[in-house]
This record gives sequence, C-alpha cells and structure tokens, in this order.
Amino acid sequence: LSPPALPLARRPPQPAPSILMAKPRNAPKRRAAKAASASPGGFKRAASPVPGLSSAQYEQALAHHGAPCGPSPRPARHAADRARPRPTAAAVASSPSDGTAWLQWGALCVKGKEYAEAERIFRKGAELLPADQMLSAAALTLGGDSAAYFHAAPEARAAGGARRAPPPPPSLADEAFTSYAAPDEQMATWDQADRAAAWERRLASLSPRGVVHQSKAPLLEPEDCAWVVREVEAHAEKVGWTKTRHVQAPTTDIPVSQVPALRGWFDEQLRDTLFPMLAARYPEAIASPAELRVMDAFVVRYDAREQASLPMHIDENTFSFTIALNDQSEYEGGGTMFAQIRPVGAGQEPFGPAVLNADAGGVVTFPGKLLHGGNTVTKGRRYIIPLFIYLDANASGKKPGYLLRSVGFEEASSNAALSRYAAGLA
Ligand SMILES: O=C(O)CCC(=O)C(=O)O
Ligand SMILES: [Fe+2]
Repeated sequence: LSPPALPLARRPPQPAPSILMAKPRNAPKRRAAKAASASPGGFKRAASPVPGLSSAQYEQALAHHGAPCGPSPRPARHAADRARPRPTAAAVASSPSDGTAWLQWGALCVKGKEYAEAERIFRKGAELLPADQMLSAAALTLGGDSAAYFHAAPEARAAGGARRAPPPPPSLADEAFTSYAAPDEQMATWDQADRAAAWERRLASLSPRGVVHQSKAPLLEPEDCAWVVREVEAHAEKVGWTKTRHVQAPTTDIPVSQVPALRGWFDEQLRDTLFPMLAARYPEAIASPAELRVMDAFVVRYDAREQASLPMHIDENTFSFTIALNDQSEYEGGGTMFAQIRPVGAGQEPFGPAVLNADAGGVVTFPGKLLHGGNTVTKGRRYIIPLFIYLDANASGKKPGYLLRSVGFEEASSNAALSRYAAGLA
C-alpha cells in the first residue's frame, strides 16, 4: 500500500516555515518578473526567503515564545522576570520600534488562527517601520494582494456583531445557480495560514446545499468582459504575460491590479456583485461581504497552441472564482474540471469528474480546497479571471483590530509604505 498522492497546491513547495516569506529584493529583473512581483499574490508565489535570514533562522526567531498571542495580563515585576522573553504584545507596546517584536507578535497570531489580526499587526508594523523589509514582506505575504482591491471597512461587519446580510437580489438568489455537492474530506484541508479554520467549522452545515455553484446567466456584463480582454491583451503587448506567479500550477496570466484601466471596474464588480454573490452562496460560512478579502485576481489566457490546460490542484485560499471572459463559441474544450462532484439533490449518484464552464460574464465558485484544474483548450483561446478570496475572520470573534487596540494602536491608516516596498521588489 502506498500513501495517496498529495494534490498540487498553488503555493511554494515549502510547508509552514515559508508562511511569511516574500520575494527577495534581488529578484530577476525580467519584465515578466517585474510585473508579477509588483503585485504579490500571497503564499503561492513566494519562492525564497527575504534577505538576511534563512527560513530556519526565521522560524526559530518566531518560535521561541510559547505565549498565546495577545497582551500579557501580568507585567514583569522582578529582574528575573525581565530577563525572560517578554510576551509579544507587551514587547511591542514597550518597544514599538523593535521590528522583531512586531514580527513575533504577528507570527504568534497566525499560529493561533488569528490571521486577520496578524495581517493588521504586520501592516501596522510595516507602516511604523517602513525600513523593516521583513515586516513589509510579512504584511504583503499574509494579505496577498488584498490591499490593491476593494474591501469593506471592518467596522461594517463589527457594528452590531455578526449580522446577516440582507437578502440578495434575484440574480444572486439560489435559483440563479446550478449547485453541486462534493465529498467533505476534500475540503477539510488546512492551508498554510490555517485560513480554512473558519470554513472547516461550518463545513457540515454547508454540504447539503452544495459547495460548487455555477451561475445560469452572466453576472458580469459580457461587453465589459470583452473590453477586459482587449485591455489585457494591450497591456500584455507591453509587459508580456507572466508564467511564474504560481509555483506548482502556474497559469499564463496578468494580475488585475497590474492593469490600471481595470482596477476601478474590478472593484465595482467585487463590491456590487461578486462579494454579495459569494456571501449569498455560503451564508453559513460568510456572515457579511465585509469579511471578504482578495488574495489574488488575475486574467488567465489558455491557448490551444500555448498553455492549453492547468493540472489538477488545490488553491491556497478559502473560496475561488472562475469568471469567464469570452464565450465558449470562441474555443473548443476548456472549463473548470472537478475531480469529484455531483449535482445537489441527485441522491445516490456517486461523486465523479465534471467540467463546468460558462459564457462571458458567467461564474463558477468553489472552495479552494476542492481538487480542480483547467480542462484542455483544443482550439482557440479561453480567457478567465480566477479570483482567490480569503475570510478576514478572527478565530476569537472579537472586534477586528482588537489586539492592536489592546496596546494602544489604531490600524494602519495607509498602505503607501507597503506599495513602495512592493514597487521596490520589481
Ligand atoms: O481554468 C480554470 O477554470 C481553472 C483555473 C484555476 O484553477 C486557477 O487558476 O487556479
Ligand atoms: Fe485553481
């Protein structure tokens, strides 16, 4: 008997220690690499540690505190106490210019599944200490590309607790989707930052209504989608398509955040359609669209004569979208292939492979941990936007930013320092 083969994941081959790694400053100066590295896509694109520390050294630096994240309830009183490693929150409170203290605090939060707090801690540290590359790298890596895209203010969710979103408009209601169930085991996989925690807790109640949802009609305007393809092709003329942003299952792609003309449009789609749609499809897992963050969004081109398919893999994030940008009449083959799904309500029908596809503006959503791939395009070109989403939910359920506030800090007010850091990587 041999152990089952692990699915490919769209992430670096390193397990946990790579959690806070980012592309090194001396990244290759190829044009494609430049375009890619200016918009960090999170875990799946980091291939080597930031300069100055090996990953082992870094892990060690993060690991030597045993305290749970959060402020120390008891200040040190004796000389002997002071000599011991200080709980990380207290260390940050007393030495806010100590970058290592910020890093340790954030890393402990990641380990405690408080990744929303960790993201805020890294961002705040990076804002206060812009010269600290490790902090900027951690903030970028944990947040993925979320700073580049629309997200609702955390207060929108915090006010009044976990309130349910209002009922969705008809185009986002259950009847507007064809839904599929999948085996629970396939989705109960942890990602590197344990971002699946919130999802896993609610998995059992989600299964009966299906976990893969395909829109029956376009959710985005097909004319807009045609315009997106033209803009991206024009942009690609200048900078080239990237093929190295994802380590184990790379696509031929360009990040949406790298095409200035698309950014306003895409944020509108997130705010008005895609976030509300996702929240409506997974109400047991998503209390409000304000919990949703973009880890990565990129236009992919499959071409029968170039990259025509994507191997079966899992995505590192919690929820994934495939948004079709052109009609199926423009190519043959293609579609998102799932290893094991079945239509909801099909009773005893066994789980099996299926390819789901849509015309321009149609979407398919699914949990990132569900095994899937890009079916081969045998003629023509298929354009899609894969959109990777994670939940900005706290394991504690406390008001977002509570850890920072507990030591007297407000959340980072601007991402300017991070943006400068990201630009400097290129
Ligand atoms: O081609 C597809 O529909 C799937 C794309 C995908 O899985 C990805 O980019 O991660
Ligand atoms: Fe994928």
